[in-house]
Amino acid sequence: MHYNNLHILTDTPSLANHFVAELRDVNIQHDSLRFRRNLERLGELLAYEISKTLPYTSAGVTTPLAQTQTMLLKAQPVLATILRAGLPLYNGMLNYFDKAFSTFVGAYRVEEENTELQINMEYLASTDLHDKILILADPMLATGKSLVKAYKGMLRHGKPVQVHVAAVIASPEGVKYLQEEIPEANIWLGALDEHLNEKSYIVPGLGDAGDLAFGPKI
Ligand SMILES: O=P(O)(O)OC[C@H]1O[C@H](OP(=O)(O)OP(=O)(O)O)[C@H](O)[C@@H]1O
Ligand SMILES: O=c1cc[nH]c(=O)[nH]1
Repeated sequence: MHYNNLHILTDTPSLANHFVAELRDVNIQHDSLRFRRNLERLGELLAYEISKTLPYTSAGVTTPLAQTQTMLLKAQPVLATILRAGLPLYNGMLNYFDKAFSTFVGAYRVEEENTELQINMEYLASTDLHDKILILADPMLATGKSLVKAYKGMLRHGKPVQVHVAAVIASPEGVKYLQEEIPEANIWLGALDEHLNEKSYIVPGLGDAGDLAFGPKI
């Protein structure tokens, strides 16, 4: 399948493959500190990859020895994430885009037998998004419904000039839905997996990212 505007870290050999493999591995993923840190490390790598495509301007720097020129971001992006599982990935992005303002969305999937998956969105706190470069980070892009609902809610706070979606693991179904609903989005992934199962979990995936990072929800 061919997608536009899609970048996948694990398509080339790099340390990103180690971090994604540790997130997936049943013998490692239950170490929740390591799980969160691997999400954070992938947030850092994805932020760095996105940073290569942003607009820069030339600026002077004074060292103790001389003046020199460098390239600095023209404008800070806004970082947005979806609670809970988005937090460690967002943190990694904020480590790199350390002057960015943030937007938070509280949303969760309601999984009930024999009914279509619903997304409950109960919280949205946003900075001004008008004309901003928006980076929306969520580790799992499964059906894509959480991301699309969160993005549409955010539009009440202004229309971004550029949109990037960053996820650690995505399904082809989620990428397709995202591209239909937010065709302007540039999509940055750790890995693109095979399919969704009957409970809308990504296969092979890693299981439930929120539970692995923060404990089972009751
Ligand atoms: O693409 P979708 O089908 O919408 O699924 C993806 C969503 O599922 C996970 O959150 P979840 O609803 O499990 O909530 P949690 O982070 O609070 O555990 C994940 O962090 C995404 O937000
Ligand atoms: O596979 C999936 C799908 C949604 N949320 C997760 O945490 N994992």
